[in-house]
Amino acid sequence: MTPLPSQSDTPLVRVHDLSVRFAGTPPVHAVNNVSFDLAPGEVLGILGESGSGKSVTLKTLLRLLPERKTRITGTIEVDGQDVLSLQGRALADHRGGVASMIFQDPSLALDPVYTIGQQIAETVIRHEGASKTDAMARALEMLELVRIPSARRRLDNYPHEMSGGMRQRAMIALALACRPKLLLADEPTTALDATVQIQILLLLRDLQQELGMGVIFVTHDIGVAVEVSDRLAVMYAGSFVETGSVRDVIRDARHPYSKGLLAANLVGAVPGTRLDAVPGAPPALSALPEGCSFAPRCAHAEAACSASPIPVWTGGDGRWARCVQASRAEAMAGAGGRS
Ligand SMILES: Nc1ncnc2c1ncn2[C@@H]1O[C@H](COP(=O)(O)OP(=O)(O)OP(=O)(O)O)[C@@H](O)[C@H]1O
Repeated sequence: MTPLPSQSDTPLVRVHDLSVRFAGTPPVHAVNNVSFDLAPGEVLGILGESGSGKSVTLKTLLRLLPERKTRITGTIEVDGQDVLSLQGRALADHRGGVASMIFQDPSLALDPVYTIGQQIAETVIRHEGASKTDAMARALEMLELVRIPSARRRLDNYPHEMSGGMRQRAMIALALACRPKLLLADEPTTALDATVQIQILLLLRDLQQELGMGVIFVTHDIGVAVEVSDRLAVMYAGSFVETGSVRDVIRDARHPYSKGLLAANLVGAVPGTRLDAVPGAPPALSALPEGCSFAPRCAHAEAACSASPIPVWTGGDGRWARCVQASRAEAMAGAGGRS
């Protein structure tokens, strides 16, 4: 498959032709030929409906999927390391040291039987070999960084002794404790009240700038995606169908799926705006159609949309859309311009 335009010569993350299949009868094609780069300090928002493969993409970057039933092909490089070949100590260093992840549900990251201070300190000891005193000092520093009030007292709290928003901050403190270069955020604000959601988004944006991290933020909330991202990738049925700067995608979407989503959802988009109102439903990931997976739902579909490969329209600055119609429209505009 032709590599798609990249944003940076020295990316922090380079994913090429990534596919993830789960064994089963029939197998589930959760991620299909996904390629993208992420520059250091850049925020990529992956926007897509429920079940489009966003979480699986993130988990693959951290190698969190069950190995026995998962087949991964393609390549993933993070900070120059070939992630799919990491083993043992190198894999442990990757998870939590180079890259770490925050979730919608903080109980996936926080252990109920240890205090917040113990959990952060333990991570720092494990990754950096720090002394207990230094690790506890780092834990306090992290709780202050994520603006938890009375941070020193909170070190001794168990997760259940904190409010939902506070637990989310504690999970972020834990994820950032070893200063990762890459933060993977899996809908970290979706379950929160609107006010707390905005506070956590603002916190994440500040921390990203302060620490200069690359962030991949997956969401099905357009308002959130626009708020936090530099670049957007629209994901549909396990594939990226369009990417570009937030501004370009919002102003001038080229894929009919992105157009439909944005037309239906963008007016006054604020966090809390869900993806809906594109008629029809996505295909089962165990029975993807040949060619463009969106074709059965697309008002502009034609015979060429059911054949592979689907042509890719490319603009400047890492901008592209995989669509027969978008490619043809550009070719015709080019021919018209030359005549
Ligand atoms: N461990 C697994 N084994 C089998 N199938 C899985 C596994 N994890 C995810 N899937 C399937 O992969 C597909 C993509 O799931 P994924 O969680 O990535 O979607 P998503 O876009 O993150 O959706 P949501 O926003 O609802 O979390 C789904 O069909 C899901 O059922």
